[in-house]
Amino acid sequence: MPSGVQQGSPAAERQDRRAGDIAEPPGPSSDLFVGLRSLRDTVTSRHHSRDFAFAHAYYLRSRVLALGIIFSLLSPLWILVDSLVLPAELLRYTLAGRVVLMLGLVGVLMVALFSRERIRRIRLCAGMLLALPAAFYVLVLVMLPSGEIHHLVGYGFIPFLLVASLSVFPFTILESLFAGLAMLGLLMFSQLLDGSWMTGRGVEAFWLLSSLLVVSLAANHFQLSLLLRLYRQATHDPLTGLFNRGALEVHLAKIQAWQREMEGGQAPDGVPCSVLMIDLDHFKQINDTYGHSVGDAVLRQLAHILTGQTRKQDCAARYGGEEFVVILLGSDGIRAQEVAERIRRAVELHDFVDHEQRPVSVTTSIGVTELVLNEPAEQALKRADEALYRAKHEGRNRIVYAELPSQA
Ligand SMILES: Nc1nc2c(ncn2[C@@H]2O[C@H](COP(=O)(O)OP(=O)(O)OP(=O)(O)O)[C@@H](O)[C@H]2O)c(=O)[nH]1
Repeated sequence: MPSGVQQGSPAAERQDRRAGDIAEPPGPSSDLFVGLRSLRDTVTSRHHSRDFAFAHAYYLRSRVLALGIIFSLLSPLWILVDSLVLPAELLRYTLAGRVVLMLGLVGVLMVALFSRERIRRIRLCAGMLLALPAAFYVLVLVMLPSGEIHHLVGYGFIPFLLVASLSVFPFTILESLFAGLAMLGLLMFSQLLDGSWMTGRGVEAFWLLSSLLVVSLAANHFQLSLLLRLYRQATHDPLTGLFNRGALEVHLAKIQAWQREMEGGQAPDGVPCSVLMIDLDHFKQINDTYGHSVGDAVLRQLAHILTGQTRKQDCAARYGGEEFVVILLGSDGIRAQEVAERIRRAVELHDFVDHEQRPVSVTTSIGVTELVLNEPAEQALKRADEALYRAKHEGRNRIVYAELPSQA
């Protein structure tokens, strides 16, 4: 049981119940709650995990590249339209702007192309993709001699095009709202210049753009919540709610890349990282004696103990049937053994019960090792697994530390 909670106390009971409920399919009555929670996740990115932020940036980047190419092609084509409809003496006002716009768009495309895992930079590229055409429009409006604005054909459509483009990106609602309000400001500015502000035509255009913005916000919400749901299904174990094996491997690769980055810089000796391989003892017997559903509840409660006993930067994953892995970032072998012992004791002391509330005795064996810099992650997992095997062999309900290759 997580530290600080008295066994048998109401708080402990609540916690156990919550553990039992983890990853239960939502009932029909909780639809509204699920909807509100998904709204919370799509309004801002504050509640997104770091791993989802990477997946999100990946999708955002693909949209930036696609829309960047479309805008870069449309922009020179528009020169043709301008040359057909604009008086020759006005062409120079738009031509220079178009060239700058095209160069800017190609620059954004290049930055996005070489920013595969840079979350902030990709967000900036997405923002620039919308800001550049808007800035071009402002520039043309400001530069054109007053009274000549009516010659611009199709330019008034730019804010509408940009607001519609918001729905292409998996932006959060706040991000899109911010961009949408900027486009409404742009429309207001153009209307003040062409004299349609507060006229029937102006109000109609304003209303249209606001409605389009609401539709784009709804599209953002559905796109992002679908992305979150698919990401969760692909990376999490449905029974325990923990990371699955595939997501663990991706996470380990990211930790190793980060460790390499830190080595010699902010952390000259490298950032330590440890691996715990955890397996329930005689779990088959629990299934056979109490039934599969009690076995499932034990697995869920073990997952709850693992998340309760580790920090936010650590990662707990279901590796296979009744085998779990915990990655302790920033913990060396000694610290990892302390955490492993805490988990072992927490499981031993936890009040697991069957359907009739009769106690079920559950213990774990844990293999502990450190992740050596530049070694393949599978090697560390294999070492932890061998230590776990030794723990089983030596009588179970214990932890065994696997020496590192250089220490052995
Ligand atoms: N209830 C439940 N059981 C599972 C699940 N996945 C695997 N198991 C069971 O876990 C048991 C694992 O049994 P064994 O590999 O023999 O291991 P054990 O009985 O724990 O024995 P030791 O590991 O040697 O202590 C099998 O009976 C599997 O059916 C699951 O999702 N739910």
